[in-house]
Amino acid sequence: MTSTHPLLAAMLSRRSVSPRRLGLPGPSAAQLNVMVDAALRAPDHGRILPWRLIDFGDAQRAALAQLFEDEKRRRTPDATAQDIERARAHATQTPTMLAFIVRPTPGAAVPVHEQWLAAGAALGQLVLAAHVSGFGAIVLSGQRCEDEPLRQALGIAPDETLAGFVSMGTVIAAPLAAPQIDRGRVLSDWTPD
Ligand SMILES: Cc1cc2nc3c(=O)[nH]c(=O)nc-3n(C[C@H](O)[C@H](O)[C@H](O)COP(=O)(O)O)c2cc1C
Repeated sequence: MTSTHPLLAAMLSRRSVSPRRLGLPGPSAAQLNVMVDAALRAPDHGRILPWRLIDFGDAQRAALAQLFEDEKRRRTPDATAQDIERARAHATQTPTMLAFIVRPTPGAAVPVHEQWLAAGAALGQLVLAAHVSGFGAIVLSGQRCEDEPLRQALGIAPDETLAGFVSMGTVIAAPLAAPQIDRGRVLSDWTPD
């Protein structure tokens, strides 16, 4: 396989796209299902599935926006109208909005840190699959993910982590090209003493 392989080219060009650069159309239900299937193909020791997704459909966005607004007001009592609008927009401005939840099983044969790695791998596959499918995507967390009333409203169990929200849609304003990162920062040779 060379760097000209289409999938490899897609992997090398993937980058996150902020919600304000995403618009209609979003992925169809069938396209989104394929992305989830791609996430399910991530390496997962023991096939524990230490993650899950919540899909917020169009009819739920107003309620989600209200939850985001309420959380913002709790966290920042002097939030400006613009702050509130920004919080609400995160819930409504992209065609697809998902919550990504990590749910490791403590005491399983597979250590919890491996389950977290498996969840991260799945999240990576999900956003890569969005890119390969022609859509932009981004994962955003922020302090709202730790807000207990918000977690409860979304049905996040005490032993689960709301890792972030995945926004997806058509790229309507291209982001800057992905920066080149020196691979020497992560790759080294081993030389025995
Ligand atoms: C679980 C998770 C949560 C994230 N939360 C935020 C966030 O709240 N704010 C932010 O600016 N980037 C966040 N990021 C990073 C962006 O999604 C994105 O990866 C980063 O801006 C780098 O862009 P790139 O993916 O194009 O390299 C998060 C990434 C992950 C995996």
